[in-house]
Amino acid sequence: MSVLIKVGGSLGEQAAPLIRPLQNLQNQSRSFVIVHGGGPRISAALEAAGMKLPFHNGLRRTHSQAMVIVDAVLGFSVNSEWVSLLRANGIAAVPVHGAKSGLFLAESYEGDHTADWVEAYAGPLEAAFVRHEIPVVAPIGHNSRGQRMNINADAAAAALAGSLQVEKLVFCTNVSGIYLNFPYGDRIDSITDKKLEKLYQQGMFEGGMRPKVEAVLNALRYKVNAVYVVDGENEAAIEWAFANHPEEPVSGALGTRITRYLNE
Ligand SMILES: Nc1ncnc2c1ncn2[C@@H]1O[C@H](COP(=O)(O)OP(=O)(O)O)[C@@H](O)[C@H]1O
Ligand SMILES: CC(=O)N[C@@H](CCC(=O)OP(=O)(O)O)C(=O)O
Repeated sequence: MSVLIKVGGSLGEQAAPLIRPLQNLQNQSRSFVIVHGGGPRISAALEAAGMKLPFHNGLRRTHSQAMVIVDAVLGFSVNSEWVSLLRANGIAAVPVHGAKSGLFLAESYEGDHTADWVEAYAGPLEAAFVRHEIPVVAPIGHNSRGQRMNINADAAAAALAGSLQVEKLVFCTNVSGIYLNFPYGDRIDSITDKKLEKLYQQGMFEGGMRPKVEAVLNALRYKVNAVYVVDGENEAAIEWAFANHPEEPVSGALGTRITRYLNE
């Protein structure tokens, strides 16, 4: 498997810049999988239903009534929209509901429907790969009791990237990479997992960037070769992430590249 692309809910309707790079991957016969988020859409749907859930360490603590809404938004609305958009642009996308397909086993440490821990089993995607289809995965899991679980989409993407042993994992978000002292500092162009972990331990990352950095570090632990964080509204940055070789110098970086520290 070549690339796993995680598209953030922060991108909203601004998905057009992704299309050409994805078509190019398909034309180059490079296999890929998409995992989508949808955080802002979930927030809007919960608010419309009169619910406001707290986030702890970047994860939305989800009770059972809210889980029904999360499932409808992520597993149906947002997923169908991505599949339709990709198909309309000649990409052979197929919808994959993570829980219905048995892709993610997830558990909560607090007994709610929030995945604090997730493991991915990519086996159910095999049939799509044989048909040269592009799975578009909604990050819904199930726990050991068969209940649906709300998985942070970055965590789901990292676990699936590990299970698929992809060459690279590309996070497309609404910021052009991982920044030091955000929003005032500079973007990190290239960093090893060892250094990134140190910054994480120092409390450098907040909000949505906290689960994203955890996901980056997990993917590298699972032996994914390289992880990229780029602006999903910047076509050139997406192309850079798809084309860059992790052993090449990173001059001209258009986002953040994270690789494994190999000399420990
Ligand atoms: N150090 C940082 N570098 C970059 N972005 C950061 C950082 N710390 C916090 N952020 C915030 O994280 C956001 C991206 O995370 P998130 O909103 O969860 O995106 P997505 O929906 O794409 O997963 C950025 O828009 C930015 O506001
Ligand atoms: C547990 C948890 O926090 N789940 C996320 C799932 C969606 C998501 O992660 O979407 P983004 O990629 O847009 O952030 C949520 O409820 O918002």
